[in-house]
Amino acid sequence: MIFDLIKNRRAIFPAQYNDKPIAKEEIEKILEAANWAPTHRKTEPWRFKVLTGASKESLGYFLAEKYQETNPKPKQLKFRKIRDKPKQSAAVIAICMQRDPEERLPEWEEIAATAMAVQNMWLCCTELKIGAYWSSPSLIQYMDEFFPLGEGEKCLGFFYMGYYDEEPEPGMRRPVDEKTVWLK
Ligand SMILES: Cc1cc2nc3c(=O)[nH]c(=O)nc-3n(C[C@H](O)[C@H](O)[C@H](O)COP(=O)(O)O)c2cc1C
Repeated sequence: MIFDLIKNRRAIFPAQYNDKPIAKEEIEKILEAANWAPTHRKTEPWRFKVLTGASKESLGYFLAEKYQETNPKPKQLKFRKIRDKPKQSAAVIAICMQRDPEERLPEWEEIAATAMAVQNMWLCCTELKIGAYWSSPSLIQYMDEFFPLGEGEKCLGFFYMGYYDEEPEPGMRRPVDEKTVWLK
């Protein structure tokens, strides 16, 4: 049931992934689900760059070196963590957003539509028992030095993916009542 899938979706991190590869067909299915996200004015602003194989390692090195270069006091442990995360994943999908060239809607709506596409991917991963999470380090501001980004295209983070062995802890949320006002 969709409600159970929503509730059971968890952020599962690269350190928890095993070595099992994800079939290309599964990644394509996940991207197809992303592509059915709602979209105001049908701009379909989500863009994806799928990194598998050696490109994942290159991403790890690029991010770790950027961290070292831009941080006044870089820590060796953090450097290694940043470097190794893509390698520990079966695939990494860079989440990008393409701004409507005519700016017919505010940017937040295009970011929101992209986030809805990510939720579709994340729920699909839950169903397929693929661990995943959206990572949004400040280093994403440098991604145009790693892969080409079109005019008005922004990288909003990375969707790390991999199979896992250990079941994650159940999620926690404060009650929705605390966040809701009913107007009668
Ligand atoms: C837009 C967005 C960005 C996120 N960025 C990060 C991140 O940079 N680092 C991280 O550890 N988790 C990140 N997360 C995942 C959250 O930490 C995770 O969803 C949260 O802890 C709740 O856990 P759950 O997803 O298992 O319910 C991000 C989630 C979203 C929606």
